Amino acid sequence: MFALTILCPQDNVDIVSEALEALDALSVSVEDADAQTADEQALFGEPGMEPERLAWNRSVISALFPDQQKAHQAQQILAVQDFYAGCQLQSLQEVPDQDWVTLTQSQFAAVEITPEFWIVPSWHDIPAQAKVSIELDPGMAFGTGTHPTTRMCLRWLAQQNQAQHTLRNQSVLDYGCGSGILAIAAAKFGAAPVDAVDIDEAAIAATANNAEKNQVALRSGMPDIIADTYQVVLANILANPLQVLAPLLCNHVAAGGHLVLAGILERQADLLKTAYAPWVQLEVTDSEDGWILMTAKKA
Ligand SMILES: C[S@@+](CC[C@H](N)C(=O)[O-])C[C@H]1O[C@@H](n2cnc3c(N)ncnc32)[C@H](O)[C@@H]1O
Repeated sequence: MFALTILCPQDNVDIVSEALEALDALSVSVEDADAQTADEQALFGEPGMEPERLAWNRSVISALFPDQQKAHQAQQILAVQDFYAGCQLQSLQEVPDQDWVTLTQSQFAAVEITPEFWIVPSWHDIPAQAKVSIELDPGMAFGTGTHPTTRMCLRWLAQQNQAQHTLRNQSVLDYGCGSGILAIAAAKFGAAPVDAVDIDEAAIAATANNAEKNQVALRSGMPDIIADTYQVVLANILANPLQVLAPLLCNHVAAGGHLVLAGILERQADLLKTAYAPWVQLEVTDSEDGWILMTAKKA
């Protein structure tokens, strides 16, 4: 196969990508041209809202073609289009044949949360030192244990477990469950009952599937399945929805129970403290890569 790689300004990304597809590209992918540099931009919208911008300042578009001739033709046709203005050819080169399945699998290693607690893809052996592990493969729903926000929530659960198994028989709500990773971890640490809710059907299905694979009991569904109160409420979403959800989440924490929030950047700590102040006093209890974990115990 041959890969055609083009540096493209923000406004042209959609039309150039569509043109590449029309020119028989087998696949087209778009990445931030400034990734891993000081100019890297986060690109996500808060749930229910459009991102402020729908593309990075500069994107790298990579298109795969079955052979050199098709890739070369596509490049020549694109080069004379008016919408190609500002674009720049970066490379046109052969992609060596690979065992793509093995390559993809090798990119997802087992993730250590604590020395005794691991998230392990199905194609990996469980590390010898793991006393608790979750089997989880990358899929459509967020949460494989590789993101700092997920890891901090998992660490919090592991710490609770270490403190004399304080999760045993505690009710837990995972609000915004994604893959169900937090709910499954809580259940593995003995929590019960465990509810996992999301507004995304794919996440609800992934959670049920992952729970079955891990042989834990939990209930997954839309937020309307939520019970009255829980001893632990976890929500790893983003700062804006977490602000909006403050009354709902706090009202579902039992007296003496814990609220655990993630998806918050360091600079957003005060916003969240203020939003939750009528119910609980949030504190920053963990941080990783600019993300923070905020927790509170309800009086
Ligand atoms: C960052 S992922 C977290 C997944 C997982 N809990 C974890 O920690 O890795 C956030 C999840 O929250 C869900 N979500 C976003 N807004 C929500 C809302 N208002 N109510 C319920 N779920 C929501 C999204 O669909 C997504 O699956």
